[in-house]
Formats: sequence, structure tokens, C-alpha cells
Amino acid sequence: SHGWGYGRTNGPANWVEEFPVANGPRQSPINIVPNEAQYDSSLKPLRLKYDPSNTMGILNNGHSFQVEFTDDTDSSTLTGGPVSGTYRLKQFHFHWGASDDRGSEHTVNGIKFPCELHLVHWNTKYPNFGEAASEPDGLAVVGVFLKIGPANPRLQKVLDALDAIKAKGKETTFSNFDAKTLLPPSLRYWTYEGSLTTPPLLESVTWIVLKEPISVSPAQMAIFRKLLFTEEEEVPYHMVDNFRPPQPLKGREVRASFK
Ligand SMILES: COc1cccc(N2C=Cc3cc(S(N)(=O)=O)sc3S2(=O)=O)c1
Ligand SMILES: [Zn+2]
Repeated sequence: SHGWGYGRTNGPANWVEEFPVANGPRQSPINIVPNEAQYDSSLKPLRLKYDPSNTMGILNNGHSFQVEFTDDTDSSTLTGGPVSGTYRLKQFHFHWGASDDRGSEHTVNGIKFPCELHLVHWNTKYPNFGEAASEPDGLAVVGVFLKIGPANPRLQKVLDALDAIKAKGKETTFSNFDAKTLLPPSLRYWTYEGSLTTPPLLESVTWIVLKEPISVSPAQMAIFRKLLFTEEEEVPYHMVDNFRPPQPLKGREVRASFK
């Protein structure tokens, strides 16, 4: 099994062999302990402005699936919150479990959610995404927990596209999606300095984890689990448990935008 993944021989415990930063000082995800998060009144409200016309397509990259956005203008941006400057939306993707008792990367008081959404943004003080991804203030990722409840109609358009990208490497057209519809009513958040949660595990992410989850039904979770890690001709392995467990805090502070 070449290349990193989530299996027994190439999973999170093995990543350090090829990506030594896996044991670095600011790795993600983490377990969030609300009682130990410091309320910071200087934190600004999070401002997310997304233009549906920036939606480019949807891709199965063999680790997750992602909805990609054109990022050549400031039409889909993250400003405010814990960051200064303007960050552009690049893509969003998810992490989920083989069953509803696990799947999220961040945990809250040790609680795992069945799924976690990541909206990935890059700092426009750098020339492009790739450059930004290796800078300590290069990326800002908004994390949204999904918890089991009523079916989420906003998710359905994304889930309906998954049949066309079942196998690794498949991509299809996907347009005019308003990513804002995936956000919960409240944008209250926890924030801390971390990393990408998959290789290359770059320590370039300001994490902004929303406190309020959005809902997903068991039937909708079953749709995520029909995706494959594997390419069309390979022996099929279902894309499940594509999450990294929480990493050591190593003295980092987690701040809260709310009391
Ligand atoms: C070298 O810069 C690049 C170039 C192309 C893609 C990536 N990425 C890889 C992993 C990765 C993991 C993310 S998560 N789960 O923390 O939100 S976001 C993300 S990425 O930035 O898309 C990095
Ligand atoms: Zn992610």
C-alpha cells in the first residue's frame, strides 16, 4: 500500500515516517475542552462571504471528496474572526466514520461527531494557495461539526453528486453551490494555531471551529460511506474513518469568541 492513507500500515500512526512534522508543536486536530478555552473579547466576529458562481467542481481525491472554488478574485472570502487580512475560499471537504459514533477530527470534551466539514481558505498576502500553505499564517480552515438529526436539505445537493465520483480520481461538474448554506445559524467559534490534518501536515492553519453543529441524518451518512478510497479497477475499499485522531496540545491556547 504505497502512499499515505487511513489503513493499518499507512494510517495516522505511520505518517511521521514520511512527514516528521507529524510530531511537531502545532499539530491538528485537537480535543477542545470548552471549560479550558479562554474567552477573548478582542476576537472579532467571523465574516464569511461566499459567491456560488465560484463553484468549480467536485473531486474524489482518494482521501475525501472536495468541492473546489475558483480563487482568482476576492469574491469568496473569510475576514474578521481571529485573522487579519483576507483569506480566499479554495475548497471544502469532509471527514467521517464507518459508523455514527466516530468520524470527526476535532473532539469536544472527548466527544466524537459522525462527521466534520472543513472549509479551506488561504491568505491573499501570499501569491497563491501553494505558497500560502507553507506559511505559519497561510491558511484558515473553518471546521463545522455534523451531528445526527433530521436530514439536512443543504447537504443533499452535495450528496447527490457523489454517485458520479465514487472512485479515487473521479471528478465531475458542480456549479453554483452556496457554501454559506452549510453553516449553522451561530458563528461562535473556538480558535487555535494548528496544521493540516492530513499529509503534508503543514503547520500553517489558523483553526476556527464552530461551536454549533449542523445536522445530518443516518441515511445521509450512509451516502458518504458509499464513496471509495480506491480507483475504479482496484479492489474496492469504502471511504470511511478518514479522520486523524486528536494530537497533543503542547502548551497551545484555545480561545473562545464567546463567553
Ligand atoms: C502544499 O500545499 C497544498 C497543495 C495542495 C493541497 C494541499 N492540501 C493538502 C491537505 C489538506 C488537509 C486539510 S485539512 N483536513 O486540515 O482541512 S486542507 C488540505 S490542502 O491544503 O488542500 C496542500
Ligand atoms: Zn479536513
